[in-house]
Amino acid sequence: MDVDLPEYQGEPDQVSRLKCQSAFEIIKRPVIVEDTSLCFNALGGLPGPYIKCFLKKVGSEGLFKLLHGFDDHSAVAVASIAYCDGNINKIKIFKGMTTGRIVSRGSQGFGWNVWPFLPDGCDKTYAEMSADEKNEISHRKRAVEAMRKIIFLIILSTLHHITATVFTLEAFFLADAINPTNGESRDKPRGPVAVITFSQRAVRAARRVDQRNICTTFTSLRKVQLREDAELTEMSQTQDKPEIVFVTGNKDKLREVTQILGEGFPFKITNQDIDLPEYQGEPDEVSRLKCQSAYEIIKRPVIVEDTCLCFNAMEGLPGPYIKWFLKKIGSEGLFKMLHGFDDHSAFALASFAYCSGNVEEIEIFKGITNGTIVRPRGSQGFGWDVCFKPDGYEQTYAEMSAEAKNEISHRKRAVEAMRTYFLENNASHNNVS
Ligand SMILES: O=c1nc[nH]c2c1ncn2[C@H]1C[C@H](O)[C@@H](COP(=O)(O)OP(=O)(O)OP(=O)(O)O)O1
Ligand SMILES: [Mg+2]
Repeated sequence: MDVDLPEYQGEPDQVSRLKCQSAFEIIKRPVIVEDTSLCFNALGGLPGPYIKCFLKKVGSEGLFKLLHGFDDHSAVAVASIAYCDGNINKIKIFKGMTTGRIVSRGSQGFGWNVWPFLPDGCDKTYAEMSADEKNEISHRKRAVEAMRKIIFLIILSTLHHITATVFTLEAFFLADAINPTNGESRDKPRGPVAVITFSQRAVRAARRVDQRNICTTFTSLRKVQLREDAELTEMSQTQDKPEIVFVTGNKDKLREVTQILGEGFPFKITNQDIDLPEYQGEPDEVSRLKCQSAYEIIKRPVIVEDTCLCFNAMEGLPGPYIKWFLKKIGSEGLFKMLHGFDDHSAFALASFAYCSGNVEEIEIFKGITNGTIVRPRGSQGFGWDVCFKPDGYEQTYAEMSAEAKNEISHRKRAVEAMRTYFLENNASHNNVS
């Protein structure tokens, strides 16, 4: 079934587990989803689940260039199939992996076949193989096999499940029998199907769908823990002002925002540290959805902020996924990722999203600071401050004092845009409490 499911940020298994959960909440029948990752070992497993976006933005040659600065060009293709039979607490994950390495050829091919991925023991890349050759050794084949083994045991449990699951599997197998050159199905699936996937190939194969069940709304989410951060909340408290909750798990962010806002802000900013799910997408979309989730939990006026570090040579990536790159390869790794590219320029983007009560009317405030990615230096700041040198300065963010960074930072600019909005709209928001 072709449903536009939100995709989350996270480890591959987590991404497909959450996708499966959303799928089940919409379909309410046994469902399978699949998420595909291409994991570069030198990048700690990234781009991983974000491979689709990377391929789209930098192309197959760009993926190869990403590894210029690293000796290790090995990679793993991972298909992670998540299956939910009705209990979202017991989602089963079936994983198939194919190891290989990233090479600079194989840009011909179809759709997701253009990965410059040479599987171990093969003399052709995925892109150079026929569909049959690829299906023999592919990560997807392995995941499907893992699922096939287990799932027939599971489907014996109830008749209802047998019908739904068998048809689901049927559609899934047919999805793999698509002709890769023209994208058309070699056979038409029969009967009801419940395959949910972003893949056009699988979707086309699963076209024989009960249209009435197609639903693009999204209900969610995993339960999250609420935790007030008393100390930081105190920092930003002032008397007699209406309150807005800034939802962030990042203390450095909160500190900077509080410092930048200073006294002259018409709202009292309090903080809640909530582990919000983050979605994949363009920066605005990521902060908008984050704000929606936050509002659904807090049910009071909320602000969230999402930070992107965008490399111009990579059409803006890692962008919203910077957190995962930083976590896996550190600032030194970020610097190395640009070795293969001439253009080392980048921009830092802070994107605040504010919801006063209607999730259809979320305001976005953005701030951008242009700069260059350099070898890490400096000891102030946090995150990737050590490798970001703003234009017009010799120092990185991490070599500046907190005050100096706050004068010119992306966050400062976004906060100022937000401040202007609130000052101009203060009268109409006086009822916020
Ligand atoms: O001024 C900054 N200077 C350097 N590094 C920065 C900055 N601002 C955010 N960062 C880092 C934190 C995180 O690794 C990633 C953004 O991810 P992002 O999802 O926005 O932040 P987060 O998850 O830490 O906190 P939150 O709970 O508000 O989502 O870039
Ligand atoms: Mg975050």
